[in-house]
Amino acid sequence: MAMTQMPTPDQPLKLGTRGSPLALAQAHETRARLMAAHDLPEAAFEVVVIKTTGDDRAMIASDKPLKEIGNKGLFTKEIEEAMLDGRIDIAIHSMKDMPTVQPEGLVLDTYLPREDVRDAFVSLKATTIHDLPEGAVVGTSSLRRRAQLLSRRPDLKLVEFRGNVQTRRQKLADGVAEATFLAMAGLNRLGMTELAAGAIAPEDMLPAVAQGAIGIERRVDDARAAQLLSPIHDIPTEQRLTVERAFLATLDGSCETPIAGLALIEGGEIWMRGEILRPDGSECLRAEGRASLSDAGELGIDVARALLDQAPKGFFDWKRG
Ligand SMILES: NCc1[nH]cc(CCC(=O)O)c1CC(=O)O
Repeated sequence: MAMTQMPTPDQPLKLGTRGSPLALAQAHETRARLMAAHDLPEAAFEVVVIKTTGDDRAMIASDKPLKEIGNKGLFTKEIEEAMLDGRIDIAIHSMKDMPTVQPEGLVLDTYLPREDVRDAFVSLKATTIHDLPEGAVVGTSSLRRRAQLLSRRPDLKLVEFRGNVQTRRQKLADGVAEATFLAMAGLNRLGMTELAAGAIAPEDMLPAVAQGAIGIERRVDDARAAQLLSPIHDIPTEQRLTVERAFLATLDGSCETPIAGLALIEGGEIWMRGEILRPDGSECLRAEGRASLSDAGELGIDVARALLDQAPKGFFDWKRG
């Protein structure tokens, strides 16, 4: 195999990212891992911020649900175009936000070790969802969290809540809502763990597929990027995401579908639980399964099919066709 052309300050490897504080933290973590793995200086890696249509529209219409602004691709399209044009070499993503299929010419197969998968309960007044007073207002823009919360506390009122962690904290301080949810992974990566009143056990709130995992995308034919990324790739994270993303792809999940799924490696086996809900939380279907690590993809498909088999007629009628 040809020797890798190592990046230098003159010819750095360009890491593309969105400009939010969390996206930047994830890009800086990736750069630090690449520097350590290859014993290279910081200047060998350049972090390039790419503005996306999603960021612009979300900024203008910050009170609109994201699903009305556009689909997930809105936050990745410009980044993927920049990679195909050669303006950047690799792109750093939250795997939770990534579609299960990538554009022609790109691959998304490098994963950093997964962070905490749990959701955080964030409130200035309560310590768990059960402490919230009757009829309390909770802010979230996630259909999954909304449906899961309503399935346990149908009395609560939900309001749209978006923006970065700082904005959401301010909204709580202003009394717009009494509580909200954030991913523990995001809080940990921002050094803001103490903002969480508590982490919610997956049995109480099953996380989103791929929550807490960072993925790195590259051009299919970029041998330099492939070789540089290989030592920072985490195989257990890949095995877990293979199951969870096969599950998601089988359910054809869009951002309009309350879906949750989590895989864990136990001994030499992989276990997965999946959940789908009606948006109002009135019904929640669960399925789980276990398989050998070599059958990871099939396990995700099996758990998804078990959910589809259970779903009563009309369960998906709220889904836009
Ligand atoms: N959809 C936004 C998003 N995408 C990834 C994370 C957090 C980090 C992660 O789950 O990896 C968040 C924010 C949140 O859910 O609090």
